[in-house]
Formats: sequence, structure tokens, C-alpha cells
Amino acid sequence: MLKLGFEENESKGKKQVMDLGNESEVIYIPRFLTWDESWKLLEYLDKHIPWTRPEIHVFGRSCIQPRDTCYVANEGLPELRYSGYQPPVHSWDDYPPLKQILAAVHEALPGSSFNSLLLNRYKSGSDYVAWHADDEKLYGPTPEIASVSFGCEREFLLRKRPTKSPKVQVQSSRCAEESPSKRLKKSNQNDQHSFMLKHGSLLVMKGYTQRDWVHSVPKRARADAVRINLTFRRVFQT
Ligand SMILES: O=C(O)CCC(=O)C(=O)O
Ligand SMILES: [Fe+2]
Repeated sequence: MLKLGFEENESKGKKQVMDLGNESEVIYIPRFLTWDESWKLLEYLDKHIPWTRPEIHVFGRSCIQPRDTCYVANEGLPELRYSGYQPPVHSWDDYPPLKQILAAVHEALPGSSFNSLLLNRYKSGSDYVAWHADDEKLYGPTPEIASVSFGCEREFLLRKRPTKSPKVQVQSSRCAEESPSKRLKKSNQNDQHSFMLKHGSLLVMKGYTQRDWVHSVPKRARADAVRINLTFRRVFQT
């Protein structure tokens, strides 16, 4: 099996470390994987992953998740459940390239040990993920989440949760429609951040980012090509 090389050098593009305050941090490495290996991986993932577009349930309403998804995890972990949906668990062994990407991510993030992976496929600019936090209990209080992107560049937004009555504005739904731009206008400059997630990039959310911030990938009319995103997570045994 070919090793995807993670080397700490200039060719990775500038590594950005963003301190969000209160022990929340985001790291962004634009050229984590090379352009060529990223195209091969995109092609492989598009073709071989058993994508589904499940029905999810939010606040008593059901809707079709506005993107394709697949879940891969180690055996014997507590099951993931979000928006009333429990994704079937697939095995790493059936998708060797996922293990290669996992190894490269582990190499880039010393001390990390991810045991699960949520994959998303955005077929076009009308696919999206609504504002949410990956704050499911099974990830613990300070989850490290490593996100690798392939294909069409899409905007990844981070927004601080309001300090008062946090539940009011935050959608735990990942399918609800809302206009991020309207909300963004109201908030402070330091309470919102945007990253154009490049083909082959790595973005890491750390510390209390899931407790204090929400994130989304909004619809974009002009994004006309497929994007695949992989988020590696560690599920804790209870
Ligand atoms: O596609 C992305 O960049 C983010 C996906 C995400 O936030 C999630 O799957 O929880
Ligand atoms: Fe997320």
C-alpha cells in the first residue's frame, strides 16, 4: 500500500493556527495532501463508498439529509446517533485508502488516535450542512475533529454560540434551512470565521470548539462540482 506522505515542509502551504479564545482552536493546512493524490482519492471515494442520503428527524419533522453520507468506525464502539438517525457502521478494512488518509492525519497530529470517520458528499452547490456542533456525548467534552476535503472548494463557516440561552439560535439539525449571512451581519467580527476548504486540505477543530462554536457549509449556487469531506473523530468507550 502506498503511503501518503505527510511532511512538515513548505509544500504543505502555510499552516494557520487560529486561537478562538477560551481554549478553542482551529488549525488549517491548505495543502495537506498533494493535488494528484487528492484527485485519485476523490475518484476512489466517489465511486467506491456506499453513499446514502438518509431521512433524518429534527424537532418532530423529517427531511432528507441535504448531502450523501457514510460512516466508518472501529468495531465495538458506542453507536453514533444524530438528528434521530443512526448510520450503519462500515469497516475500515473494506476501504484501504481511508486507512492511508487516517495514517497521514495521525502523522500530522501527534497524540491523536481517531477511531471513526463520517464522510459527506456534496454533489453540487445545493447540497450543504446547516449550522451545528459535533457535540454528541460520545466524543467527550473537548473532541479533536480532523476534516479532510476533496474536490470543489466550499466555504466552511464558524460562528460563536450566543452566550445567553444558547439553545435558542443553535440548530442541532443538519438539514434545516437558514440564512447564515443574515445572522452573520448581526454578530461581532471575532465571532465568525470563514475558510475556503481547498482540495487536499486539512482543518482541525480542537479544545472547546464544539461547545462554544457552531459550523456550517452553506449552499452556494455557483459551486457546480462534487465535494467530498472526511471528518475523523474519536469515540470514547463508556
Ligand atoms: O463538510 C464539511 O466541511 C463539514 C462537515 C461536518 O461539519 C460534519 O460532518 O459534521
Ligand atoms: Fe460538523
